[in-house]
Amino acid sequence: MSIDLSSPGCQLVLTFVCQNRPGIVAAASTLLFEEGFNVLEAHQYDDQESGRFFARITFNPVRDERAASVLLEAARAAFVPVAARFGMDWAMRSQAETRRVMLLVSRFDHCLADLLYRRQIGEIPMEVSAIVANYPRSTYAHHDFGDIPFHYLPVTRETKAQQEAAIWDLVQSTQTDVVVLARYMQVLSDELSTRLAGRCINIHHSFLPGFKGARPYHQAHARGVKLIGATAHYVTPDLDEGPIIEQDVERITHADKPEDLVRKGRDIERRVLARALAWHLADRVLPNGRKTVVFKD
Ligand SMILES: Nc1nc2c(c(=O)[nH]1)N[C@@H](CN(C=O)c1ccc(C(=O)N[C@@H](CCC(=O)O)C(=O)O)cc1)CN2
Repeated sequence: MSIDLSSPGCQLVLTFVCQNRPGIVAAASTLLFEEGFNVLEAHQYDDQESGRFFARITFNPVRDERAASVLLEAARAAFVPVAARFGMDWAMRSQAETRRVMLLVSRFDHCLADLLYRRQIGEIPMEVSAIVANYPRSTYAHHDFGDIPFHYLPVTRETKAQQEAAIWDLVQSTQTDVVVLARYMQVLSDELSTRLAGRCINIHHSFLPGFKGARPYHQAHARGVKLIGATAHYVTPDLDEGPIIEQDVERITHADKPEDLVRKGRDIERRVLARALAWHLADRVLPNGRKTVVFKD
């Protein structure tokens, strides 16, 4: 039985970060060549400021009858010596392996609806492990979530610890890889945001670092800005301070009322969050201290 080597199952992605020095790319690409792999796409970045080197390489076997899982294990084993030689922080996985994503939402559902649609049409390859909301199911009555479990977890200042414990239990019990705050309007505690470090993405409805907090459009209107935007970032204990993954903006005028900013902002939020999540799931985002390196498609 011949395996279609160009099928996603045979396409592997390698990402690594290490201290920069000569020979890193040569060593990695030579190893892949010697192991019978063909490089499909390669990105690299040498951060002069930190002295760190970042890379993402996708590759598949030139000709190989082994099953995808065997292939992956063999490639990983072969890469260990190179990773050790350069002190790499690295990861290698099959591009066919879809990740499990939990979507958290509050009153506004435009980002939730957008991500579910992009999943449905296959634009963002992911499994949705659950939808979690601090508003009841009736708030989203116009949505068909299909077989995706919905969890209504109301929260007050007094019940925050128990509610967050329930969220964490769900993340574990559903084997969730990534948590998306799709306009979830509760500040996660230091404990929960630390537990989700590097795998929790928030969409903030302003062009950070401007207008932090819960009501950025009203702040923007009051300030009289001529551009509004949205920012997707990893969640950290410091509110709206996490490493930025993607941003976008749109022009507005003096004639735009706050409700016009909210309306125009919805479109920006949708596209920025979708791009950020798609890049994270494709291993195109590498953390770089308080910042990120993003190898866009
Ligand atoms: N630990 C973090 N948690 C969250 C972050 C973050 O960056 N780190 N981002 C927010 C999203 N957000 C802005 O993008 C935001 C959400 C909520 C608030 C806020 O002040 N909420 C109030 C309650 C508001 C309400 O009930 O409507 C609060 O939590 O007391 C500010 C910014 C998501 N979480």
